[in-house]
Amino acid sequence: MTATIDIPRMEDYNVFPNSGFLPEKLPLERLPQQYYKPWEDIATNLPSLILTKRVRSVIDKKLPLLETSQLTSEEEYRRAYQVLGFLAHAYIWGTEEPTNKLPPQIAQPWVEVSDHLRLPPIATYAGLCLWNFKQIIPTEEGEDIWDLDNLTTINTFTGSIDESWFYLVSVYFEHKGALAITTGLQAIKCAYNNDIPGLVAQLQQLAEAIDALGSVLLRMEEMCDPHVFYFRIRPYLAGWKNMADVGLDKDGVLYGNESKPRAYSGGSNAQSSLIQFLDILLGVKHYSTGERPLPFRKDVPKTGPENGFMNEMRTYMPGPHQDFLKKIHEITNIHDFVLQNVDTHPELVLSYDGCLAMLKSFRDKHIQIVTRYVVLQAKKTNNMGSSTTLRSGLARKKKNGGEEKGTGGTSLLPFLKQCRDETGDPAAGNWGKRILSDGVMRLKYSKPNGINED
Ligand code: HEM
Ligand SMILES: N[C@@H](CC(=O)c1ccccc1NC=O)C(=O)O
Repeated sequence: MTATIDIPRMEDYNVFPNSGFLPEKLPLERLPQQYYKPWEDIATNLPSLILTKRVRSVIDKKLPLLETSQLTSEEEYRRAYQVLGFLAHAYIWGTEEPTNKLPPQIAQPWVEVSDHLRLPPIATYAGLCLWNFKQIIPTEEGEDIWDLDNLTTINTFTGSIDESWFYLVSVYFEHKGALAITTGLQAIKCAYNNDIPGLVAQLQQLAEAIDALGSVLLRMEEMCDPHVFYFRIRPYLAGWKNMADVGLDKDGVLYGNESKPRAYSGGSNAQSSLIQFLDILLGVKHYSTGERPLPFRKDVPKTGPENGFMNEMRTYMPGPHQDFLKKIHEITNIHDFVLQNVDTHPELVLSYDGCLAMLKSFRDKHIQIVTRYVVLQAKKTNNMGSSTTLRSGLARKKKNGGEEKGTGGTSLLPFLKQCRDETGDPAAGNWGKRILSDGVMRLKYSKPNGINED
């Protein structure tokens, strides 16, 4: 196959060779205008205001309604979005009883900055992780700003090291992911140029880059304690969709003077563009939970309804990153190219399948983390009587024995396990060209146990 292809310039989509989906420069730590001091002051003091259970009353009584017209750059819009996200989630979840109404001082400017950034007005992965880090000691001109040991977070709800670490692991992950993006783009180019040795080399490098992401994930345990995470941090990350179990109105939250409530999912790493980039690049498809088609089973349909949650989470990514994923979806050719060469180039099959194996192993490690940080902690709530621990939001005992949910609102383990299993499905090692009974050469799928089907 030789076809011309315009590999997108990643910078046009706010994606960078050194930092991937993180911004190219350090995010703004504070809005410079004196006018926005009331937002910044509350954000800075958020942990103390939450601890003393005054956050809601201070916002109600002291926070003026500010215009967004004084914001002058993308960096300032991002900072405003992020600050208001911290304020809003502290306001809703920051006391024992959640409230169903956001005051206009938060709601109005938040909706405006969110519209500008093409993000929903909720604390997303972008506000909590991508734009929420700063240097501990400022580097001199010319020094590397990406020394990860020199980074910390700008804002947290709790002021804890565990919470900072929780977000920073994702910052490290996105930074490491930059190599996977540049390599993935090169791989697409090689496939268009019919350059098989080049493609094999890129896929081998990509498999290593994905493997490195799995190691980053496991660093969560170094500084983020599962109990602190589940009982102290996670309650603030929840959104207001499907949260009736934990005390919110089933229709969500009223934003200021609007007449209809809004329901959004909370912050989740499912909103990271990096893993979705890898899925799209390699041709991994996700289906609704419980509806995964199995290519080797005659009795099961070969396609199924796409996973609505994964698609919806794309709308929780910054606008230019959504556009980038859409573009990659349009141009990616790797899976088809590998299948076309399946019988003649075993090294190609091996390198492509290696990438899938690494991505699957990443999802396996993730399930281990989720088991330790959510599933096992949730079991403890049943044994806890009333205690002084703040138990609002997702750390509450569920009404009517409701099931444990992800901050994105998914039924977490079935969803995550299916995502993991689907990652192996496009593996090329299962495919080969066969002559069928009608004499036509077709691609056939053979499950390792010998069940064949075209
Ligand atoms: C204590 C740490 C973590 C917990 C408890 C956790 C939990 C979850 C849960 C429950 C979901 C399902 C979606 C939802 O309802 O929110 C999810 C999705 C996801 N998480 Fe995590 N997560 C953690 C850390 C991470 C980290 C550090 C990464 C990446 C470095 C990550 C990557 C993902 C991805 C990519 C998804 C989307 C599903 C998929 O593509 O397989 N998670 N996570
Ligand atoms: N979905 C996770 C939360 C999560 O993964 C997350 C939420 C906000 C910001 C970053 C996240 N992941 C980071 O490591 C949960 O259900 O606890």
